[in-house]
Amino acid sequence: MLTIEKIHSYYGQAHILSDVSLSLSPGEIVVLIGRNGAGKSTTIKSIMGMVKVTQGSIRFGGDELFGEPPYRIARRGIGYVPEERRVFARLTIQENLEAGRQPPRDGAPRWQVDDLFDLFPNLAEARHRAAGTLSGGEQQMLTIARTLMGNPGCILLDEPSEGLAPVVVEQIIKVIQQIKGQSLPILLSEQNLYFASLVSDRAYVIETGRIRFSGTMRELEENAEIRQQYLAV
Ligand SMILES: Nc1ncnc2c1ncn2[C@@H]1O[C@H](COP(=O)(O)OP(=O)(O)OP(=O)(O)O)[C@@H](O)[C@H]1O
Repeated sequence: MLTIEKIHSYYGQAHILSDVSLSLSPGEIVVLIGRNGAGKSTTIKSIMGMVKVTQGSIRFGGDELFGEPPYRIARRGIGYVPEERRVFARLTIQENLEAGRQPPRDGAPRWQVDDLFDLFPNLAEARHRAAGTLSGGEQQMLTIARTLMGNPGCILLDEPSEGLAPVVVEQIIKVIQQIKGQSLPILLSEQNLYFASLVSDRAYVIETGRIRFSGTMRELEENAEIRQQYLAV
């Protein structure tokens, strides 16, 4: 349903991604895994039209996204949760969720505020608080919940576990598993193999802007050479 073929991406003159291809099928959780600076965020931003892509193809549900502006890509049903967890700090949690609302989409799960409060009970308790007063982990949850309010057909999650305490990471794992239960596909970017292995079906390993491995999560876990070469710190 989301297919990227041989894209090349740049920041100014700097050639960051070369020949990156990957795909995401309905109901799948796929991880793009690699070290700091490997090109994970650039791949996700390329899909969202936020980075200059000079060649290749990015298709979603049969439509070509290459060259489209970010707002059009978002409206086509790709939900993007950036690394920086942007919330509207002065709005309450409930208002943040309302701000993410988009019409329902054929073939995509439909979310209401109450569904999201069921999925994120700690946000429900704090629904009338200003989002700026939440912890980093709660802001990450709110960003995911607000993205779901857009009734996306797939989600791009950029390093959701980064900088969060293990207990919060566990909550995020549970949420990802529940989203998976709704058959909503997720492309996850991650450095942490342990976190990735708990939620993902398949993996792509990226290093200096090139895909170095693709396979099932089990194949990656069994391939010590790839792990050693591209993932060990
Ligand atoms: N705005 C930018 N301008 C120029 N170069 C950039 C910019 N953003 C990232 N880069 C470079 O692009 C390369 C890939 O960065 P990217 O952010 O995609 O890495 P990443 O795999 O997501 O890692 P991280 O965990 O650090 O976010 C790095 O060499 C980085 O220095």
